Amino acid sequence: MRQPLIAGNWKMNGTRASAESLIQGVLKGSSGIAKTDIAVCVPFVFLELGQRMLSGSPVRLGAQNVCTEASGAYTGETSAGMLNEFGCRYVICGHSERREYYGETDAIVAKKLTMVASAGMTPILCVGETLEQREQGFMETVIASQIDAIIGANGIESFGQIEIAYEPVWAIGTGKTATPEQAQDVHAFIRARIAEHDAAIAEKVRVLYGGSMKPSNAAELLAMADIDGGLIGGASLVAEDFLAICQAGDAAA
Ligand SMILES: O=C[C@H](O)COP(=O)(O)O
Repeated sequence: MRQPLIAGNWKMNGTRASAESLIQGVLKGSSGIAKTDIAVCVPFVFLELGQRMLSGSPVRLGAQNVCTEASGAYTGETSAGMLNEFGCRYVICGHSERREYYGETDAIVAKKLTMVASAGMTPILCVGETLEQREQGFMETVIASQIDAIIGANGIESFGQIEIAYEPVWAIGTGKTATPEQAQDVHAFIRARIAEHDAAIAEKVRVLYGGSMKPSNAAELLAMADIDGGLIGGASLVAEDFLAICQAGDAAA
């Protein structure tokens, strides 16, 4: 049994004041969560706040992106070493919004995973298909190629140090959620793909679901055998909703 992980991805939302009150709210409710790992992946500018407020608590801090390089003349970028220094435990890599709006390829994502892992943090590798790809019957091809690219570049052992998030692009921020069965099928497919290389790693790796997960659908998604948690966008911006999803994680654990 894999311990669930519920990670909030705040994306580019919030003000200093709202970030502070959201962290406070999550902290307050987190004492009631016993069997689920909890993380909040905040915008870079709120990392210092997160580090200070979350220190000594069970809620872990995460970032949403990282540079492919360790240091140097890369204007506007943030290195894995910097994120580590600010207390990050997790870094989201290859989110579909980064792939779509900032041209992140599998090769770039593979480099980011390496940087994060070598700095001692845990990458959350996002994979997922668009609606068009699903409707044309390419869902498995797309997911397999995203997973295979990382195995090819970083080796199967790298999956021993990462979390995976399956995020169907058509379900992100749309209110349209994959059914528990649709999500379970893809999660099982991802695990099987990894198992072709290493059964022990496949058994251990956590595969989170992301895409309009909310209090009303979290329990049924998290009840599925291969769904080990969630990467939560919109619902992570409201402490009560995020905590309700964490409670569903506890119930499923
Ligand atoms: O990283 C989180 C996902 O993109 C899901 O976002 P959402 O929960 O707003 O659909």
